[in-house]
Amino acid sequence: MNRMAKEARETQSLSYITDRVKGFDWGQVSDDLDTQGCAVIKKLVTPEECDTLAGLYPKDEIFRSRVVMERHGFGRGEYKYFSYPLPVVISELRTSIYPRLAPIANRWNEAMGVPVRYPEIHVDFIKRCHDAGQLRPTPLLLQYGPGDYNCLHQDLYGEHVFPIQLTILLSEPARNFTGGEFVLTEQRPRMQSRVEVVPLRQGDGVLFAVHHRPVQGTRGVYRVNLRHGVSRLRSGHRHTLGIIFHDAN
Ligand SMILES: O=C(O)CCC(=O)C(=O)O
Ligand SMILES: [Fe+2]
Repeated sequence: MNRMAKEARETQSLSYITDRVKGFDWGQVSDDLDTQGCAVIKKLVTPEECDTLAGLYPKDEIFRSRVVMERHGFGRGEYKYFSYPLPVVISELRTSIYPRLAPIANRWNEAMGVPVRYPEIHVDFIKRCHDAGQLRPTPLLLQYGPGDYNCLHQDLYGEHVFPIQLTILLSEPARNFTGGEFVLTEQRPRMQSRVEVVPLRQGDGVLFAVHHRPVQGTRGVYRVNLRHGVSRLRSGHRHTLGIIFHDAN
């Protein structure tokens, strides 16, 4: 493909992603995040885009680092953090979804009595991260094989944290892998933890709270502490794309 045809195609996929993002029911997403701490967006990414994204995994030149989870006690399996510039589909998802989430994040902080507020657009939030020395991109591609899993964790990479993140399943359950469920836990103050297993198909995205969210109790609002992870793969291979909205120091 010549350069102009390639640019035309990239611009096309760019506006295509933004248009697709516009078409989702963001009111429902907001309600689900408020009531459950997570929300599924069905078919956020097409099967072709999923295959292309998963196929990037061996291309070391587009990543800044590789993490073998077992070496750090994070689980089993591996992931790679993308370098800037991010692949267009990923940067487009990151910048077009952020403005939908910023009002929710601001509402949550207000309810929890946290003074931080988030700007309307992603470039302004990224500037805040970069000014504070959080310069490294956080979108990542994860790869799991049989027996692999991801321990419960929180993706915090510095002082500045955007409180909602996105994970997209790039493989098809039952066809490409079995087991490997996406799980969330919610630790409530002085109560036992609640667990949520999120059923996803290829191309579905799950939005969820990074570390805290407010819950309306009978005696006011309380703050719950969330973690996410992946249960053990019973067979096959599973790829996911993680989109975190803050950068890392
Ligand atoms: O593979 C998964 O489903 C979880 C990925 C993850 O931890 C993330 O996107 O931050
Ligand atoms: Fe994570």
